[in-house]
Amino acid sequence: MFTATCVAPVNMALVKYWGKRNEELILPINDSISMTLDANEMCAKTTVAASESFKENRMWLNGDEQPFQANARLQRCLDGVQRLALAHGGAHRFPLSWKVHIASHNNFPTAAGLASSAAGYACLVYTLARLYDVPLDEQLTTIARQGSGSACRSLYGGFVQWQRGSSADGSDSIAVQLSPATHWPNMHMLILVVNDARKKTGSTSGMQRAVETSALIQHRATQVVPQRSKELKVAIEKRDFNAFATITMKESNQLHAIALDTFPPCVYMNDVSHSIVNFVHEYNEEAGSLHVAYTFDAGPNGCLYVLDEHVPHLLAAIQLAFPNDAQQSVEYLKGIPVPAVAVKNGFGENSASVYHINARNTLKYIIHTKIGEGPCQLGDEKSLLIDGLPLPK
Ligand SMILES: Nc1ncnc2c1ncn2[C@@H]1O[C@H](COP(=O)(O)OP(=O)(O)OP(=O)(O)O)[C@@H](O)[C@H]1O
Ligand SMILES: C[C@@](O)(CCOP(=O)(O)OP(=O)(O)O)CC(=O)O
Repeated sequence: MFTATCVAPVNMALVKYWGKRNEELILPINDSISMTLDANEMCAKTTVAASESFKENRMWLNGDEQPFQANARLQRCLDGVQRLALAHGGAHRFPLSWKVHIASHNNFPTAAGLASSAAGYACLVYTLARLYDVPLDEQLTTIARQGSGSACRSLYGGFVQWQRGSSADGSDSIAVQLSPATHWPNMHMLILVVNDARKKTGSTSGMQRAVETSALIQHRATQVVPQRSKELKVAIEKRDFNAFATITMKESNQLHAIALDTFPPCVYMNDVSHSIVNFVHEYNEEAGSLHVAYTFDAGPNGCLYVLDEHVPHLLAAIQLAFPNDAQQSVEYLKGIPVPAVAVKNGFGENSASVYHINARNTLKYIIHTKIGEGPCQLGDEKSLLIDGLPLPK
């Protein structure tokens, strides 16, 4: 039996991917740019084993077996990496016809609007590549893209661009690293997980409906995104947080404007999300410059970009504006520990407005994380499979 075990990170988009020009190959209508988050806080971990004795391909996600054959995206990732293995000379340790068993585990909630599909498919494709000795290059990103579009960006650390490409077969729709995590190492994120029981419209169907019905989406793809991508790349290059934050917040707002322009509309943000937006704008105003930027994906959770040095003050302000009965517990503030600071009157005596939102218990928990590296391989002792079967839950 041959095995490989790897971890892969989540990424959070700054310039958003929203809309496909080819549903099957997952080809986007515009470029997107993201920041990869540290896998120490949030990651997918995947083991793939190949053996002559396996009768069929099988997959377990968080301990539960998933239908393999019925999952076209899973199948396409396996086929894609095997095709690359063949193209790389075929000098393999074992025949490609051997079946595989795959076990994967996310250390954060799956399918809860926290980009588990991005980390999950990036991890799957990266682990398959290690097993079949396929190098990490742009071709591999075209395979991850076919698991979930945003997954191609999780194959690299730091800041990453997914170039839309123009060829019909998708061969030039690839992810490239813009700069490594070390370029802007004090870039941190607070993820405000919002209490929300409602079932969302998934990204896949939401963006499909947007392409079919939104009168604004093509204008966004052809006129707005190219300019913003160019400006964001300069902001990242210069570590210009002010420009970075402005573009990021406008991008988030435009994604949700397109979602509302979809017919019937897709409503992803809720009242708490909108309070987070108001909070950030008021907080920045009091700070006198942009200290924090929000972005929202296809759900109500607020992701706040903030430099490391501003995290303690920002968190204290959040605790005042969105107080929570559980806020002293480790279950409430997950991830990198934050030193406590006292914030009573914001940035000045007359600046208490931000802290009067007073939306008690509207956040479920907060994750503090930061910019991080791409996927990596672990030793066999970290395997999620024993004799080809998943570890007990
Ligand atoms: N570790 C993993 N390995 C393989 N597939 C995964 C993994 N984690 C998630 N997935 C796939 O992604 C699906 C969840 O994707 P979905 O888009 O619904 O949620 P999400 O990515 O967590 O949220 P969002 O896209 O809104 O940020 C799962 O049902 C599963 O098919
Ligand atoms: C709002 C987004 O997070 C949309 C992500 O969409 P997915 O990558 O989940 O969609 P599929 O390609 O259909 O799997 C924005 C982004 O990550 O760029």
